[in-house]
Amino acid sequence: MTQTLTLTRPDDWHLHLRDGALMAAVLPHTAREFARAIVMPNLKPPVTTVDLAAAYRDRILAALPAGMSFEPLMTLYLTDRTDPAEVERAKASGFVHGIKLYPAGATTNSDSGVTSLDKVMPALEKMAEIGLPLLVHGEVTDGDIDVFDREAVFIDTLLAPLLQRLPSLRVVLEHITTRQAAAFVAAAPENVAATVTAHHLLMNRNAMFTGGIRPHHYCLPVLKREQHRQALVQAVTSGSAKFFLGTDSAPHARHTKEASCGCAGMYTAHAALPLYAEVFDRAGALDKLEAFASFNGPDFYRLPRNTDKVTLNRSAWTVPAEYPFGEHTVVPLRAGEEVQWTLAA
Ligand SMILES: NC(=O)N[C@@H](CC(=O)O)C(=O)O
Ligand SMILES: [Zn+2]
Ligand SMILES: [Zn+2]
Repeated sequence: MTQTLTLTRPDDWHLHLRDGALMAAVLPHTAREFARAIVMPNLKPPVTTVDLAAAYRDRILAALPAGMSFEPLMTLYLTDRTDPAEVERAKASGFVHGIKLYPAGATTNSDSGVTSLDKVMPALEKMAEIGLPLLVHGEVTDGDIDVFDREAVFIDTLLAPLLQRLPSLRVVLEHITTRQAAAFVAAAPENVAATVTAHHLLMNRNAMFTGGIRPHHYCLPVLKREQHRQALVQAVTSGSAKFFLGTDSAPHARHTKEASCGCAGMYTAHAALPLYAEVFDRAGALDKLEAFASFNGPDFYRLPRNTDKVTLNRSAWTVPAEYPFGEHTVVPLRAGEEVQWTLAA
């Protein structure tokens, strides 16, 4: 049995850092493991311009504890009004690495999201032309569509037609949760890739209802059936370069999740790489973890791979019940339970 695993330092290609004191509370967890992260723009108000992204980037760097290094890779939030000129400014900035499509109403802070793809065609055409990736929360929002089907329906009715219209558009389908998404990405040309979270690889939808309702296991896209979890594990351990690590670590204060209408999002940054190691270990594919965590993402984003290393030891530790989160606390995945791998200091 492998006891120690040394790999090239990974990056997180889908992360929610929030802002202000909340960001300061969670940022060290990410910076300890990852060299870089694609930082999601769904703040209130959203990060819709290069100027807002520059200011947010400065706040992240200012919140970084002394002695830690971390590079935030910024994104813009696509709206019905995004100007193609702003897309050009984003590409020219050198620090904006993608533009995020949230269908309006699909998830946390998506009220200003896109109401119809037709409205954003000028921006998407510009992105295809200059090679700036589109990052996609791939769920339809139609209340008539079953919540467990929203990703598969998005692919059939919106993503596939979009790629037919703009075949050169570089697309990352974020936090995929279904066998349909895994199959679509695997079969697509090389300009289409996907991030996969640790929690969608570790849990199926039963985890939301174990002995009662489990709000800390609620995220979007919602956890799916076991057959989908297995398809995701198969995809990330297949050796395909189209799948890469994106935690979607999405912290919410405890009281906003333990509520009559609880927020969507799981906090996993405290143990991200160890949680992924559990998945690859159980699949007998620890040798595939490094490409997924450290190579496929930078290759897709056309950024250099990291050169320093991290080490994981097979050594269990118990996750705290909660972590400080500004004036509140956040309940991490596995709170009070064990994680089987430890990141060496
Ligand atoms: N994943 C989630 O359940 N929530 C994310 C938003 C998102 O990634 O859809 C959040 O910002 O809280
Ligand atoms: Zn999302
Ligand atoms: Zn997210």
